[in-house]
Amino acid sequence: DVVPRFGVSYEKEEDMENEMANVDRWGFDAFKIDHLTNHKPLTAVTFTILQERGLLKTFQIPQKTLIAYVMTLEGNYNKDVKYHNQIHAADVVQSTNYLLSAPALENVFTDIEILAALFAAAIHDVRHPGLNNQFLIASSSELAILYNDESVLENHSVAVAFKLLQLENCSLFETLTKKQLQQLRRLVIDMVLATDMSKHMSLLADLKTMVESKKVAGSGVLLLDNYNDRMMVLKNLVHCADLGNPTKPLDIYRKWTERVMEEFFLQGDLERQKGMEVSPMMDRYNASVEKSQVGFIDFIVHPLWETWADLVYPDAQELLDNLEENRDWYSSQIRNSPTPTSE
Ligand SMILES: COc1ccc(-c2ccn(CCC(=O)N3C[C@@H](C)O[C@H](C)C3)n2)cc1OC1CCCC1
Ligand SMILES: [Mg+2]
Ligand SMILES: [Zn+2]
Repeated sequence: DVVPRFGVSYEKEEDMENEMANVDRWGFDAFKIDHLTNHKPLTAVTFTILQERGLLKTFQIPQKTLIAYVMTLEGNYNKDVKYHNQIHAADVVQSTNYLLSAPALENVFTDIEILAALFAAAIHDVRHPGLNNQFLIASSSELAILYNDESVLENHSVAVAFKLLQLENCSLFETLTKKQLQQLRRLVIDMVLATDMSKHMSLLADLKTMVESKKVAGSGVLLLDNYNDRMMVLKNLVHCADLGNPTKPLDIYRKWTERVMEEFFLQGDLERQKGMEVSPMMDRYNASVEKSQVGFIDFIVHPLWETWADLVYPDAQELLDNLEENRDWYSSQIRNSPTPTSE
């Protein structure tokens, strides 16, 4: 039985081909693919990229097993959650793939490391409830109890994703050797747990240390000669992809901002209802969306992406330029509310 070209069925053949032609570009629009595939962007993107990289052949993974697994994984993202849904997952897979393709990283990572990074991106927020770790901990949720308040959502996503592998016809890694699977599992756990914002500062510090002592081959390709350095770069790579929204074309970035604020405001509404303290940036009656994005870029996104751009110089220059332009645009949108008078 022949599988469809992008792994999923779709009506508008031409539109789908036009959009998927951008799958290797930073301006790729995951929202359009979500629409064209009737909410299956993660399957379309993951199938196309693994196919394109020849990873199905390398690891003898049957196409229908991959499709069955990713369709099931996609079905475990919550379509009603505005930000942490299947479109975000598809966006992070596509962004991870783009970052892995940087010339400075050519032939740096092995096939198992590349497969692990793309798989980690695909699964990293599965079963996200649209509430953050702080809320789950503060409300003594089942998940916080289960994971002892430690990277609760990230632990949950990894566990769910590996559980799905045990389902009938979803054994994606059945053709891998025991050793390959052990290595892949270690890499995936480490990369997904590293998408927890609480790990951001130490991750960035490690990246900065590496950039200072960066070893480059004559060809300009990065020299990563030990496991810890490779692991640290992969963790930062997926973390950058997860924090990639502000480096995208402005129209795409603005759609992500709308969605993250909708998700945050719903959490704020719930906190208010439950008599909890409403988290910062989650109070819809007291929000400065533009100011929050400028702060997010200045304190988190730009420091990270500036360091990443150093590591793979000059491969990420366009992304850094987008980021600086987008920061200026949001800054120009800050409503200069009249400064409150003294009385
Ligand atoms: C387009 O806007 C954003 C896009 C991405 C993020 C962001 C921050 C950390 N991550 C990495 C994952 C993570 O840890 N979390 C936990 C929590 C911070 O909510 C995030 C959503 C996910 N992702 C934040 C964004 O905006 C926030 C709302 C106003 C300023 C900041
Ligand atoms: Mg997450
Ligand atoms: Zn994410």
